[in-house]
Amino acid sequence: MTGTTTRTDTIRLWPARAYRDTFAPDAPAPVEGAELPPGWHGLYFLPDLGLDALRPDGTPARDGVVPGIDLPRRLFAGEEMTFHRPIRYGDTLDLTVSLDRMEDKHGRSGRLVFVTIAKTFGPVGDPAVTVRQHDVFLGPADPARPARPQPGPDGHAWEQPLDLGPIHLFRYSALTYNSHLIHYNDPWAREVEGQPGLLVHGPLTSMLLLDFAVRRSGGRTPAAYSMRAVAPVYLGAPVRLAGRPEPGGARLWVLDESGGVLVSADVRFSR
Ligand SMILES: C/C(=C\C(=O)SCCNC(=O)CCNC(=O)[C@H](O)C(C)(C)COP(=O)(O)OP(=O)(O)OC[C@H]1O[C@@H](n2cnc3c(N)ncnc32)[C@H](O)[C@@H]1OP(=O)(O)O)C(=O)O
Repeated sequence: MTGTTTRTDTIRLWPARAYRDTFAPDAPAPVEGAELPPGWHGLYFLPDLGLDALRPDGTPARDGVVPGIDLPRRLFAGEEMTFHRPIRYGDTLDLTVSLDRMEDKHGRSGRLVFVTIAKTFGPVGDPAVTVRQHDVFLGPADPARPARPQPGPDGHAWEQPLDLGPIHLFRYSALTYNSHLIHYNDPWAREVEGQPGLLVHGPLTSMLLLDFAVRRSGGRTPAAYSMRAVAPVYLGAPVRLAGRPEPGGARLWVLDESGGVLVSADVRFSR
């Protein structure tokens, strides 16, 4: 069954504190009333599904929004965020979630069903943040046809290695109550999903890229952000965050060892 779900949560200090301790030690320490850093809303409104509502891969089978899709694999494909006003620690907000669209495509990996999920954080008429999240459902894995990185950008000004280990992935799965096996069960990732190793969570890469852009641009405030997961970021692979300023914003990438694009993103600043 699909429809709209609404939940309420309070922006408590602990999830942001735990995320900062693990991934963003340079971010300001969370204090009541201060602004939640842009993009960190994903640490709240955690799913509350029982085991009987999960697919064999640990992703939701029934969340009241996305219909059951008869394809065995699911990946995060990207997202677009619009920041309307700050969220502050201590705020109590609603999250409204609905299915925006579904699209059947065909790619190198075979049949792809893209779903776009619309999320509104805050009152629907006066939201703080709106998000369009894209997930993709795929058929059985064909390890002979892996997703390909895109050609690298023609230059970047900022660069930083992205060194993530299994503890980072464990902590992000725990912080977001994400039970998807591709992030922590190596035999599942290899033998069932045909991947060469564990996958870094797309929403984590997205948060890290947005934090990177804000930091490198001297603390500017994002108005809009979009990212696309082009090819997986694998645990232990030598990858780097990269970016360059553009008028009013910045372009961002996660690059592999050869400079190919695994993730691309754009941010537009309001101030
Ligand atoms: C959280 C969470 C799960 C995760 O975090 S999973 C880890 C993060 N996500 C990924 O690693 C996904 C990385 N991307 C891929 O592996 C590939 O892009 C994908 C989705 C397998 C598609 O690759 P293909 O090679 O099969 O696709 P093509 O390049 O041939 O393109 C076919 C058409 O699809 C469109 N398309 C491809 N990728 C995307 C994308 N990321 N977003 C939107 N659209 C995409 C492409 O434009 C083509 O469309 P046309 O209209 O031109 O046909 C958790 O579970 O909770």
